[in-house]
Amino acid sequence: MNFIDKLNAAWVRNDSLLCVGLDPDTARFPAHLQGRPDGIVEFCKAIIDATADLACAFKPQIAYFAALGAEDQLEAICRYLRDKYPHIPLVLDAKRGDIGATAHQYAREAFDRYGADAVTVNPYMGFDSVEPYMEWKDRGVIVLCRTSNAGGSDLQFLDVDGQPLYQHVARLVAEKWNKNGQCALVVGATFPEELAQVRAIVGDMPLLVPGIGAQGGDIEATVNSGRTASGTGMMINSSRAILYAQPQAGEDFAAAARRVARETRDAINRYRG
Ligand SMILES: O=C(O)c1cc(=O)[nH]c(=O)n1[C@@H]1O[C@H](COP(=O)(O)O)[C@@H](O)[C@H]1O
Repeated sequence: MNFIDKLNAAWVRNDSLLCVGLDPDTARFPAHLQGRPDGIVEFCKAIIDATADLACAFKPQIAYFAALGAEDQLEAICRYLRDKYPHIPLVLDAKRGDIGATAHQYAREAFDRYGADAVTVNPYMGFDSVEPYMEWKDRGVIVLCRTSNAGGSDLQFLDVDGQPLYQHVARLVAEKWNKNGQCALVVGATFPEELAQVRAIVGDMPLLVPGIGAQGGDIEATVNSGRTASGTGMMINSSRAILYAQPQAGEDFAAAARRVARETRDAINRYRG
C-alpha cells in the first residue's frame, strides 16, 4: 500500500487526524529512563503503544537521534513501528535538501535504512533536489511550504509576481512536481489564513500541519482552514505537548501522554464536520 492510501486508511481506522511527533529530548525523560543506553527506544515505544489507536501518523524527528549518535535507536523504533503498527504511516522528519546525487543518498537513508513511508524535504534548491525521492513511488514526499515558525515569513512571505513565495511553492508542487500523486505539503497550524490559502490551491493534497500544542496553534481555526470536503486531508502534529504531558510524571508518563493525545484527537474531531 502506498503512503497516500495508508494515510487515508489510518484517518478512517483511528478516526483521527492527529500525528504524534516523536521528538525525544532525554533531558525531559522520566527519572527511570535517564541515562539508560536504550532509554530513547523505551521512551518512544511506550509513547507509541499508548497512542497508536489515536494517531493517523507517527513522525520521528531525526535531529533528536543524530545529535546523540543514536541512529541505531531510531532504526529500532522505525522497525518497531513497521512490525507492530504497519497500518500507521511513519513520517521521517528530516527536512532534507541538496543536489540530486546527494538527495539520492538522503532518500536511501529515509526509505531504505529507516523504512519511512514519507519524508519531509526542503524545496529551496528546486525540483532536481526533490525528484530523487520520487523514485520511491510508493513513498510520500512532504515539501515545506508555509512553516510554523515566525521566521518562516522571512523568505516564504516574499512577494513574487504579486504572490507570496509559499503560494508559488504550493502551486508548483500541486501542478508540476506531483507527477506520481505522492506529494504533501507542510503548513503550520500557527497560520490558519495561509493554511486556507494553501488548501484552496492544492485541492485534496494531504497537509502535514505542525504547530498545535507547544507552539500554541488554535485547533478550531486549523481544522476549519485545512480540512477537505470529506473532513480529512491533514496530519496535525503535536510533539512536546504529548510527549511531556505531565512534567513530573514517573513511570506513568505514557498514560499522561495518552490522555493528552486523546483530548487532542477529540478536539480536532469536534471541528471536522
Ligand atoms: O516539518 C515539520 O514537522 C515541522 C515543520 C514546521 O513548519 N514546524 C515544525 O514545528 N515542524 C516540526 O514539528 C514538530 C513540532 O513539535 P512541537 O512544537 O513540540 O509540537 C517538531 O519536530 C518540528 O521540527
